[in-house]
Amino acid sequence: MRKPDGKIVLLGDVNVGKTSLLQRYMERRFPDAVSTVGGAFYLKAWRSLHLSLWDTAGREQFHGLGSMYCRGAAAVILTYDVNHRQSLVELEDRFLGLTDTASKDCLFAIVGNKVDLVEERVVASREKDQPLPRAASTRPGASPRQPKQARLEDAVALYKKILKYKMLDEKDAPAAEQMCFETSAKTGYNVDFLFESVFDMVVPRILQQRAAGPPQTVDLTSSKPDALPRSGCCA
Ligand SMILES: Nc1nc2c(ncn2[C@@H]2O[C@H](COP(=O)(O)OP(=O)(O)OP(=O)(O)O)[C@@H](O)[C@H]2O)c(=O)[nH]1
Ligand SMILES: [Mg+2]
Repeated sequence: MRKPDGKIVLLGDVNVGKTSLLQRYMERRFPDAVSTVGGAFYLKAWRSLHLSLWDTAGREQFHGLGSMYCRGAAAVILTYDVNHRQSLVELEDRFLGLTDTASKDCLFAIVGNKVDLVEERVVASREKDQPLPRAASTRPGASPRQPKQARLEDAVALYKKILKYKMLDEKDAPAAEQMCFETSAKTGYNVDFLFESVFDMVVPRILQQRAAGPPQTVDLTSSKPDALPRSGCCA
């Protein structure tokens, strides 16, 4: 198996839909996902590269593994549930610190999932993968819709905080509006757009890093002998 050229990691609280988003994108289906244990990954060929897409567990007991999965990540997709405000708060309180091990020019995307459950959705008119069913809330057995608890503006504010936390200048990073998404793994709404926007932003960065070569290291063997400190006893 070819070694992946870059890693993209999904992080977020339990039940927000990380596994469902990956399954929707990679397998084009929405099975009833089981809560993730540890982590798992998919491989995705994009342009000339192979990217690994890591699913992580939101459950508290696996929290410690998060920073290990993030090590060297080229992008992190921070996921919350638009119907649970606390899941957005948790991204800042509990998950952001796990990304300290990511690559130094790691990209951050923030994703509010489960918009299909929101009453009177107000979503920026982005590409739609599938239209929402019109009267889902009235169908027998359908989940009742509810007012949105976490708005896109809240995600944008978090994105700006992340740039500060990472000590990045807003003008050197992609704009918040480009990096904050709302999705539904259930209907497929915006799911391709989310992943493929992230891939398109990450690939040039990986290629740039490659072109710059490996990190500079000091080669002690090439130092001139007279530059080395002299020792009285062996001169
Ligand atoms: N209505 C709706 N339900 C969703 C959506 N995405 C996921 N779900 C449901 O939410 C539940 C949790 O989804 P998962 O994908 O397992 O969530 P997770 O973030 O991977 O959870 P952990 O693995 O425990 O961290 C499942 O019952 C899914 O079917 C969505 O977009 N809309
Ligand atoms: Mg999961």
